[in-house]
Amino acid sequence: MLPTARKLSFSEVPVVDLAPAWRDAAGRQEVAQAIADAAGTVGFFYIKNHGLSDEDIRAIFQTAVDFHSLPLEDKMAVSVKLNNHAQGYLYGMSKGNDKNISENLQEAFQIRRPLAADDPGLLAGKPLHGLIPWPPAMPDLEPRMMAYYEKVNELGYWLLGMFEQSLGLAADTLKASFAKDMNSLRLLHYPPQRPDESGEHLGARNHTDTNAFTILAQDVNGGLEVRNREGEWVAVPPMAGTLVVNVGEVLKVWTDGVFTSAVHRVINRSGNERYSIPFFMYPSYDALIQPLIQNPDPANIAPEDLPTSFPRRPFVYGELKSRNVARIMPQKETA
Ligand SMILES: O=C(O)CCC(=O)C(=O)O
Ligand SMILES: [Fe+2]
Repeated sequence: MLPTARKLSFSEVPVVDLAPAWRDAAGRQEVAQAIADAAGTVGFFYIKNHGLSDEDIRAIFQTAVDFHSLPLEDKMAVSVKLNNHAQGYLYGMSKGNDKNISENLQEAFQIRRPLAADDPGLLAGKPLHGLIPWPPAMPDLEPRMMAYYEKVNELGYWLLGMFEQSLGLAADTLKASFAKDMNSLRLLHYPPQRPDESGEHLGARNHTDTNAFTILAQDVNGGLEVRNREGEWVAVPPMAGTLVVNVGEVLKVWTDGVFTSAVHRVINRSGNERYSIPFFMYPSYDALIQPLIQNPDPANIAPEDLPTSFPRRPFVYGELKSRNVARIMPQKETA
């Protein structure tokens, strides 16, 4: 049988209304405090009044449906297996070189911030640097995806400023690590799972996100679950008019574990095809990531034993990130 999750009311994953923050300085401080509370206790929260329109979100879901409806051979023509920078089509039932994890059922089309043709990292063949393999079979994928990317990227930078304020850091302290960000957008598709499956393969296996934070749009089908500190799986059901924000490993390290990079997974029990659109705030390859504050309560830290866990000591972001990508995602085999 597939594992089950305790069904809890929306209030279990807090909702942060961003409206006061757009209004004035006092409203901004109130929202920053609500974000700190949510990031410190749950690591996941819904945001409402986030500024993206219903039409923006409807359009990107349609783009995801249109891409994933292409014939498999058209998707495989831009497979992540054809490059070593984890961009393009991530086929279903895939994983990287980690022997201890199971394949994910999800399939995706994934990109990072486009690089200029004369980008030095690109020309030098730096890890995680490559041109996006846009599929010839869908010429309008690039404009449709980039239209959403630009809007959600702007929201991402605005939220980064809110995280700075929530930690009492000077403006642009965290932003300095994003001078050449590797922000990323994925169009995800999850086939339905039958209740009598063993659960060896999930839509998305237990993981934490290896970025600063994620902004997720999910459809009406549900399936995202977050593990709380008691080890129970708590559903993060779809809620109209909201996006989901979750803390990743980088914010965990910056805060020495005060903010929780919560373990989560996806099991699509809905009987329907599920789509979701996560946007990831990834620092620059060369950013030095290290704790910026000291955790006053070091015993109160979520488990850090996953292939996606990052250590709470200084590291060059891209070096750990590229190793992590090789563990979790297939890439071109090099001799
Ligand atoms: O599809 C979802 O709801 C979550 C996706 C996710 O966790 C991820 O891509 O890191
Ligand atoms: Fe995730």
